[in-house]
Amino acid sequence: MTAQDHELGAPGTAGQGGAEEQGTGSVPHGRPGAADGTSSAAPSPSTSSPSGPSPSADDGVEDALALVGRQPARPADGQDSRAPGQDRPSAARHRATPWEKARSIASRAGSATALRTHREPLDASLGRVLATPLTAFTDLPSFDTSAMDGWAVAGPGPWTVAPGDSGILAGHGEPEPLADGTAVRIATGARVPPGATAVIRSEHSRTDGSGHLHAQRQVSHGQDIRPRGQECRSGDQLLPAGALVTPAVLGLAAAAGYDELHTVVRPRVEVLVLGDELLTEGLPHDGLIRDALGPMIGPWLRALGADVIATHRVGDDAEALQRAVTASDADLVVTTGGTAAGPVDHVHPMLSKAGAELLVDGVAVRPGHPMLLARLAPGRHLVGLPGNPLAAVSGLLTLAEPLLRQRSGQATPAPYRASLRDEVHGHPYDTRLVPVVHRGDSVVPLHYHGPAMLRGVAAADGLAVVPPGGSGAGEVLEVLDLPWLPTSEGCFT
Ligand SMILES: Nc1nc2c(c(=O)[nH]1)N[C@H]1C(S)=C(S)[C@@H](COP(=O)(O)OP(=O)(O)OC[C@H]3O[C@@H](n4cnc5c(N)ncnc54)[C@H](O)[C@@H]3O)O[C@H]1N2
Ligand code: MOO
Repeated sequence: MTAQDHELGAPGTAGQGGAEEQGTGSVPHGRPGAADGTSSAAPSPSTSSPSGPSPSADDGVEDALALVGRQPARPADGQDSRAPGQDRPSAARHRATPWEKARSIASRAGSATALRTHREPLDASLGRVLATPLTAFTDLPSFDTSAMDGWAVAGPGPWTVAPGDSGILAGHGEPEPLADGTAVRIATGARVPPGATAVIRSEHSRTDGSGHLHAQRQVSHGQDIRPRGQECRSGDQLLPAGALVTPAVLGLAAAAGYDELHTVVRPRVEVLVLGDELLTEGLPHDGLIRDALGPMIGPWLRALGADVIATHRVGDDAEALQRAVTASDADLVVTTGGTAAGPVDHVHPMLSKAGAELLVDGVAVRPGHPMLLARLAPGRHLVGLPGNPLAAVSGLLTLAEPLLRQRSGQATPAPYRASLRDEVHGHPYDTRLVPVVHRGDSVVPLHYHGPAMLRGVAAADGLAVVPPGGSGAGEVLEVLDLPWLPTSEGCFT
């Protein structure tokens, strides 16, 4: 946490669940014991501490999820509420790119490169993005089809049934024409014979002893016949380029005559996990902690449409980092940790040595403000995620997601908005990303949203975008959905 951060205290928010952990200066200036970003204050009566469930939780689920209690929001008059003597934001703060702008810079960086495309068999295309529109190769249905098991009839009844007729089954060539006043048995999916005017369901009909079929309900013209081209005509656009290939799209493509799909090649991404303090197994001990990002970032990037070629652990070794970045031929390198200005924070010096162009160097968002985006070479980028785990998630959603969306050809959905059930306090100047769950028509903010915590986001449906100053109950906010839709082959959204 920087000196500037402490100068940005938001009076009235200290001591609330998770607030101290924001690194936002939500700790008042000079508060003893809070300078390292850890909590030193007792929870306020209406909230809980980040390490315990909310006392106001109203059911077991909410208890487990530890929903955020009400918190003081922005100053009532909307004015700067810093105490006299507290400094204005520093020059460093002004360098931080506003959150929206950071996302659009990342999006532009991703769209600067032409998409690579390929054709693959249907079963290999799940989770890819269509490079060209899906256009029907055939009418659907491709022939007039019976929608029910029963009788094809021609003209008004009763109808004569040809004796010994075995009927028309699905999967056969064009049947004989049906003469007016006659009926023939027909199966669901079978071709309707020329001349047929309706299909009567077997349960709505009876045959008499003299070989005649009678309808037990009124028969309307064309009933239970799916006419050729009802769903689409050959050449119709079924889906636009940019659509995600879901299982339903595979089914539609197959029905429309496709054996393979023209899709965008996934951007290749390499993950470099920095930090000597990280263990890959067992329990934390002697100041060492488990690597939470190695297991999380690769799958998350895959869910965003990336082909993650490797996750390497490079420790806090500046040379190893330099070698790894220089040797990588990935479209995107994602580093974790080492973005700040500590003695072993090697990302900035490495980028400078590599002659990279910093497109975003710090974002006005909490958590995650030290995140960065750099251009290593034309069409090759690096996203530097902060080491604090929720700050890294914030970097994924702010920088990696828009860049990968463009690089993988995905259409940009309209922002999704939802009403906040409870008030959320804000950072005075920066956007906050707060884990939320859906409850009815609202989203409910979760506790355990400190930068070093994953407990909130692991239970969340999305992250609410809380503007500087905070949001009151009932306010409608943008919510960044989490891209979870696991299949046995991994996420495909
Ligand atoms: N002088 C300053 N210090 C810090 C600033 C600042 O602006 N100036 N920002 C603070 C904020 S906010 C964040 S976030 C962190 C970002 O730090 P780094 O990106 O350099 O990350 P590290 O220092 O390597 O690690 C930070 C924290 O996260 C833990 N960590 C790192 N990697 C992992 C991992 N794979 N799994 C679990 N935990 C991880 C690490 O042990 C540290 O506790 O900097 C602040 N400081
Ligand atoms: O708080 Mo930092 O904002 O942990 O990224």
